[in-house]
Amino acid sequence: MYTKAELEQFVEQAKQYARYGKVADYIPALGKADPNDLSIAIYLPDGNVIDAGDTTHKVTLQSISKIIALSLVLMDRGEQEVFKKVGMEPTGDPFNSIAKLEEIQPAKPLNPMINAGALAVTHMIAGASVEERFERLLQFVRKLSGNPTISYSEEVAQSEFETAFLNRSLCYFLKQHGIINEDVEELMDLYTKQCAIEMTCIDLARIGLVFAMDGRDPFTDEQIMPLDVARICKTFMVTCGMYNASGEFAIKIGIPAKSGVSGGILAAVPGRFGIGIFGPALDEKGNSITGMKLLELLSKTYSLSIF
Ligand SMILES: NC(=O)CC[C@H](N)C(=O)O
Repeated sequence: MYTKAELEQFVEQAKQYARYGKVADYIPALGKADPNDLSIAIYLPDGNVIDAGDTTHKVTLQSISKIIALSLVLMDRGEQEVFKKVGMEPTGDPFNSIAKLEEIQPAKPLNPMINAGALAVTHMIAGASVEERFERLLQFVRKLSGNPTISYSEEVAQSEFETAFLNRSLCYFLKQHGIINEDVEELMDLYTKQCAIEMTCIDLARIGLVFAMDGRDPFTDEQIMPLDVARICKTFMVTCGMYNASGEFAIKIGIPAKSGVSGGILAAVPGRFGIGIFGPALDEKGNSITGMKLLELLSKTYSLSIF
């Protein structure tokens, strides 16, 4: 089960779909990615890692960071405070949509996985300054991945910071309605750095493993986040992790997962292992087209659906 040769074969099969996808270029620096790149790692609790593709390539977290920031903020503030500012329901809208903010009263983002909700979450990261808040998030990512060298891409952060007009609009909307009360440029600085944290698919898989193990690091035996926090995050992965494709993903693949427009996917097979994928060719909803194909092959072959 799970041999490298088999994974390599799945990667070759899934790569055929790259031609139907497109790399994200609304963040200009992401447009440089090669759509034919595809790598995967499966991290098992016994320390074994099975991988395929070029796993030295790094992926910026983008929306995958939303699940990590949410865990940290749930620990910083507690469930009650967090869910006063952000809801728990999927939207069925694209991740960057502003529409529901105006339709639903009070103007509270429907969930922490859409950009509006994620901005409200990043706003809640505790710390005296943007630098301190980012450093806390980075330390948390390093702990989750067991990799103290993880950092962020200044180029990608800068590129998004210079072009994120829609995210700025969401921030101003949230500020008007009292969901956030900090300087929008400061929040954008923190959010774009958060999204630009970069790592390999092996690091991603190891973070997935911590979620799969209910927040416990199987190598240090440390409970990095409370079981309830891991449970809430995995539930959001199922209901909103793949944006407005989460329903179809749950039916076809059935694994808690979170994607990012860089082409990364972090998945957690509860109680079993973590999966990290990097495949920058995206479908029209912003999910890695090759990555989803790869997960579908894995899920069907090994019956990984949680349902
Ligand atoms: N879907 C995503 O990965 C979006 C993240 C990206 N940084 C943005 O806010 O637009």
